[in-house]
Amino acid sequence: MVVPPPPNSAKSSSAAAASTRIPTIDLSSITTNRQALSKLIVEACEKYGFFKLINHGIPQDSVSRVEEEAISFFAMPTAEKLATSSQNAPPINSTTRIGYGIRNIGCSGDMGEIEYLLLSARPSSVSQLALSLSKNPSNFSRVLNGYIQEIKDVACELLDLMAEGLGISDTSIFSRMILDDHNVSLFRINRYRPFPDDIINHPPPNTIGFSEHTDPQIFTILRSNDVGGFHISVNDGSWVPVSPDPTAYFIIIGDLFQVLTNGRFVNVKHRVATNIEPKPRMSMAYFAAPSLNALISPLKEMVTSNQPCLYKPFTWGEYRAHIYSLPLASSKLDFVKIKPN
Ligand SMILES: O=C(O)CCC(=O)C(=O)O
Ligand SMILES: [Fe+2]
Repeated sequence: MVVPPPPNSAKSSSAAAASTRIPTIDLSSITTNRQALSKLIVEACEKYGFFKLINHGIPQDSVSRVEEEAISFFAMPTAEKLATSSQNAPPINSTTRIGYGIRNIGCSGDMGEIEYLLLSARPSSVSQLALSLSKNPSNFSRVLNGYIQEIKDVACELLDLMAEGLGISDTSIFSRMILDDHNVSLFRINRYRPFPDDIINHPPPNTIGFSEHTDPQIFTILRSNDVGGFHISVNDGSWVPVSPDPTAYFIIIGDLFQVLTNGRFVNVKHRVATNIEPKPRMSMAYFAAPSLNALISPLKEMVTSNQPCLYKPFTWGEYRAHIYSLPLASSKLDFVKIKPN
């Protein structure tokens, strides 16, 4: 069954009402109603750049095993965690490295009440890093690589459905990007630290875990434990809290998808506030990305006389190098927008 979003009621300030506006896609109807499902997914990506995915087929056991590895990693003393991120870890740019990080969430001084483990989604890279991260590296890499493969399979299924729903003749055009041997997809585990006991009852309002941003990749598949704090920005500019659901995934459209679809899919702004619960929020995000030399431009089917081409062509490598020098909240796509004469 597919649960369509209720009509977009005028600006509602009620968190509960706002939360119900988030479209829910039930992947179990893929065999019985593929076409209708693909249309609903496209509608959600056009309207919100975001949807909740249920009945995705990823076993809860796989998720729990990753969570256990993450919990034991984060339980280590900070000095030990910092020591795992040697200067030899592969840099993504001048300030972000694969491995453990704390508070620093950008290259322009963005800070948050967060610690994280950033991994390349490549199995050989996970296995290599496991040697410094875990006392049982073979178990760590088996658990992480197994889970990342399951997420990647769902990602490919969704990308094909999106291409179908958009009416693109080459329906594997998006999934091939992330299946490319040189794709630079990432997997990140975020832990938002709870407040110390003495201030837990009076936390500073809207303390930021992860400040507002769009994800630069194609899309992100996010899952969290049962602790809230995640918000998305909707078209009218208001922030909508997303109720946590550890059994579901949340799909976040990124900058590249907005370009590939010539603006039909929207790159949704999101953020995490950590001002509510004593338990830490823990989330896991798979960032689906192509290879660095992939040429990104609006697909020809997406460019029409009514919707002229909005973006110049660029490679993912060029875009990634550019945006990592910008503050997290900046409008990164301005860099590639075609300016009207
Ligand atoms: O931790 C979350 O819930 C969201 C994190 C996020 O937006 C990110 O890692 O890009
Ligand atoms: Fe994000």
